[in-house]
Amino acid sequence: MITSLTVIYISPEMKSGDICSSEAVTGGENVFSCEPSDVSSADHLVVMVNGILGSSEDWRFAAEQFVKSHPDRVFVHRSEKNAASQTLDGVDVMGERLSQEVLEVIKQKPNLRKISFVAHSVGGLVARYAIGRLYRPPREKTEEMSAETFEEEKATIGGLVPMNFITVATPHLGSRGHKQVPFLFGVSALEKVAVLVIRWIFRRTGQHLFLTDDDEGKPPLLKRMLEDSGDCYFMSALRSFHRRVAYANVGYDRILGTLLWEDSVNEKYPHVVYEERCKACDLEQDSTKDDNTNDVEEELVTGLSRVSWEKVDVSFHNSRSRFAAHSVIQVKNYNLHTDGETVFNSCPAHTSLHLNVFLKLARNVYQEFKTKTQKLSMDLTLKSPPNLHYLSLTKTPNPFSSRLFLKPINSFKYITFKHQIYNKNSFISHPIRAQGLNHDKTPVENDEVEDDGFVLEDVPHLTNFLPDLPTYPNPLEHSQAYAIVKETFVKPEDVLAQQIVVQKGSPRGVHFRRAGPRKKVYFKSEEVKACIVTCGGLCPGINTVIREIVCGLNNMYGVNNILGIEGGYRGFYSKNTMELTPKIVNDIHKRGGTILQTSRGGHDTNKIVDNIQDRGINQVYIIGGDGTQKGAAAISKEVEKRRLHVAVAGIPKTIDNDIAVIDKSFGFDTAVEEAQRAINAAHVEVESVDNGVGIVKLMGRYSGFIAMFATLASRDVDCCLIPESPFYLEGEGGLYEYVQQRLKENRHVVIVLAEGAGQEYVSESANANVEKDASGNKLLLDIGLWLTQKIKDHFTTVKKIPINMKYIDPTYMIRAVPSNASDNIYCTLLAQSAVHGAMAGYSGFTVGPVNSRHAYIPIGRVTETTNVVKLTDRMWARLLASTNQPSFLNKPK
Ligand SMILES: Nc1ncnc2c1ncn2[C@@H]1O[C@H](COP(=O)(O)OP(=O)(O)OP(=O)(O)O)[C@@H](O)[C@H]1O
Ligand SMILES: O=P(O)(O)OC[C@H]1O[C@](O)(CO)[C@@H](O)[C@@H]1O
Ligand SMILES: [Mg+2]
Repeated sequence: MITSLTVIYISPEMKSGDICSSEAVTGGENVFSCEPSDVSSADHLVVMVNGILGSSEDWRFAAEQFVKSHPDRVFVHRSEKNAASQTLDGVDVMGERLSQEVLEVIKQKPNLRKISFVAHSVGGLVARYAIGRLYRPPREKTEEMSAETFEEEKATIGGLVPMNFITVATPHLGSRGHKQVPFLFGVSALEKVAVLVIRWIFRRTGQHLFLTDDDEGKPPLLKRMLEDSGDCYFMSALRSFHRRVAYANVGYDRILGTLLWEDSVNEKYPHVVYEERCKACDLEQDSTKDDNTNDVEEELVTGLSRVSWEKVDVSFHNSRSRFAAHSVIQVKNYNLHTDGETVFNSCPAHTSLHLNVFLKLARNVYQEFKTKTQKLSMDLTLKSPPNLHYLSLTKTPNPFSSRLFLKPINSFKYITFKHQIYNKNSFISHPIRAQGLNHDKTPVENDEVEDDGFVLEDVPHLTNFLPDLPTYPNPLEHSQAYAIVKETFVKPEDVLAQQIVVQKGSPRGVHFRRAGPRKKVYFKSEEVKACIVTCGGLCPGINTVIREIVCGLNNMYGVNNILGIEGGYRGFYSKNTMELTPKIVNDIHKRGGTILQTSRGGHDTNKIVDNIQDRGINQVYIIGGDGTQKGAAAISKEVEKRRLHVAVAGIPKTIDNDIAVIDKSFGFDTAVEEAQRAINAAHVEVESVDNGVGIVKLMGRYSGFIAMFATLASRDVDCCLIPESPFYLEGEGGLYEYVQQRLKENRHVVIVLAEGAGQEYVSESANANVEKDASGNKLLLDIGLWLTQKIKDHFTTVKKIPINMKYIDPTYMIRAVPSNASDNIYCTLLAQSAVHGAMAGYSGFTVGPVNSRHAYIPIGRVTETTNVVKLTDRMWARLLASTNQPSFLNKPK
């Protein structure tokens, strides 16, 4: 409801550059620069949301600082719809109010183009709910849209471009059983009682935080907010932001305790370091947790990890204000930061810390996508004595999962929190660099390390949940094969950079563990019972991978007990297994397909893991595409939940080359090579007749890599059409015009078509329902037949030019061939790397080449996005330059 009108009043006494506030239409408060031109030029709306029992006043100081630092760009709205006791009405109710409030602001400010949120505490959950309501998916592509317009079609939040979503001390994992109840100060006994009276204390919000809500039998809201549901696009909305940043206190947060994912140093989350232990919080046993706490948290962590986050840990551990950390992190109290000297006169560093915290916040708000990799540490170096506080910055796409791989704090005797800050000139710590490489307890000399933006995206290890697992010397120590190798074992600190094209001074960026044999293994060879399963569509080389896993396990590690699971995932529980020995697999690499057979659908995590347990399997090798890898992640999670001594290794397989992070998938080269035969046949056919038009359809559901590379390799192709680059037929720059021109010039034309291209045209003309396969993948309509008919009709009926059409669909033939020589080598490396990884105790990883070297990659990383041809990259430009085909960017109106 509109309560008053926005008044932008600039009084004559005000100096240019001053900060103004006004009551907004919504009752909230707007903060903006009083520079006349700025009022209209500010196109970035920053919505600030307070936490439980708070009000818009809490953000006043920070709001003014934001506007001061970027007067011409930002318009801050401090939400006032959920203040004081209203914050107990429930996350959903508050979220609805906030979404309405934001829409009102947007309506009143037509200049706004971008939107960011900065939310404190429970306000972060409210903001997550609100964006779910405000999310507008990109429009469906229509024929009228030019390729350019379509490119620009992006999801919005209330019509604005989502920029930064920043939460400060937000209990994303809820508050259940973690001594986080305000006013109870982490005292277990009080908490126990509090749980019983939670409805009374925090009303609906308390139920949401403690996950005790049960609206009409629905799962708790925090769980529901991990998915899009109905018209609430919770996850899509979160994903749509360019950046998500989570600020957290590493200790002394009496409201949040230590349950923020990145900073818990307790029995449950022993992996995360760089926290001062909060004595009152961590040291006593927690008896308030119920048995389900782990499961629910796992679900929340997993769900939230599906989008990338950056995190900033803030510590006030030596500060007198530490007991107010939950508010201090928000820079809530104006006095603390302006005349803080009077409050903390013994400790002048506080002021600078507070300022740095929110300046960092401010930077996050303004930082735009393109510059987001800039060095994070620079703006946080404090000039004050280094023993008071620190900020630890981790720029990781997945802070939730980072806790899975970091070692328990007691493994890092050499690198303690204090050691780190006392030996540095800045307050910046390097959690991932410092700890991640210490997997085998080797100290990392990092005293001299600058914060250079290094991030290790590590893979989980069995010792994360089985800390006492014994190790054994790697049998490769005595292997004849490795006898003269200079370094038999991969050094624990060896990592591979994801980006190798960098600029001087750019952050070092994301790294993955280098694959290869480790000095110690976590399985006795004679106790290994391995199994191999193949899922999804076929691809050249699957048999080679099977062969090399079997031979690798046997020859390198002396493993004799290997089972083949037949018929994909469902084979675990519905089929017999087959024994796999080097002898049985000896020749299989010469055959296409998979000797184990494959299937789609039928993934049932529990049944599969039950079966793994029943059969006593302790190494699972899973070969398959993106769907299969998601299944592998679910299996490895379940294995962890049951604390089984079972390593789960994924080997990525896809003919489409659509798996993210890795250089390319196995079988791809073979497919491109095999496609040459079809293209060549088409070319021979069409150049032997008059006005020959050859169309070759290749695979590629969403990614046109095979078509692109086959075209580049062939040189006989005049035009390549892929799903990523929408094309059009009629008019200037269209396909008909180009075909006619090529016929005129050359008397023949060859078109290569990826099966996923132009699907919208076919479905429109066929008016067909979308069908799905057993795995839920959309079944494609035949664009090849459709295009053949369209071109035929156009030239014979409209243009009256007789043409000779030759349509070739070699799709399954290409997929079914055995792998070529280079793919065979590639498959061998993949298989051996997977074997080394599993023997070394890694689990829940995918193996694959990153910049030509094999790496262990967290499964989530390869499934969170799909590898597609980026039209803005050089390769597509090279293709256009090679074929000279139209770019289809300027579709006529
Ligand atoms: N999200 C998921 N969670 C668990 N299992 C999944 C998931 N998606 C797919 N699967 C399972 O993985 C297997 C293979 O999936 P899918 O048919 O999508 O092929 P794929 O592995 O993606 O390979 P490709 O697309 O290259 O043919 C199926 O058994 C399917 O049930
Ligand atoms: O084997 P199916 O179920 O016909 O699936 C074919 C699909 O599988 C793939 O080969 C791999 O996903 C796609 O290129 C193709 O669309
Ligand atoms: Mg797939």
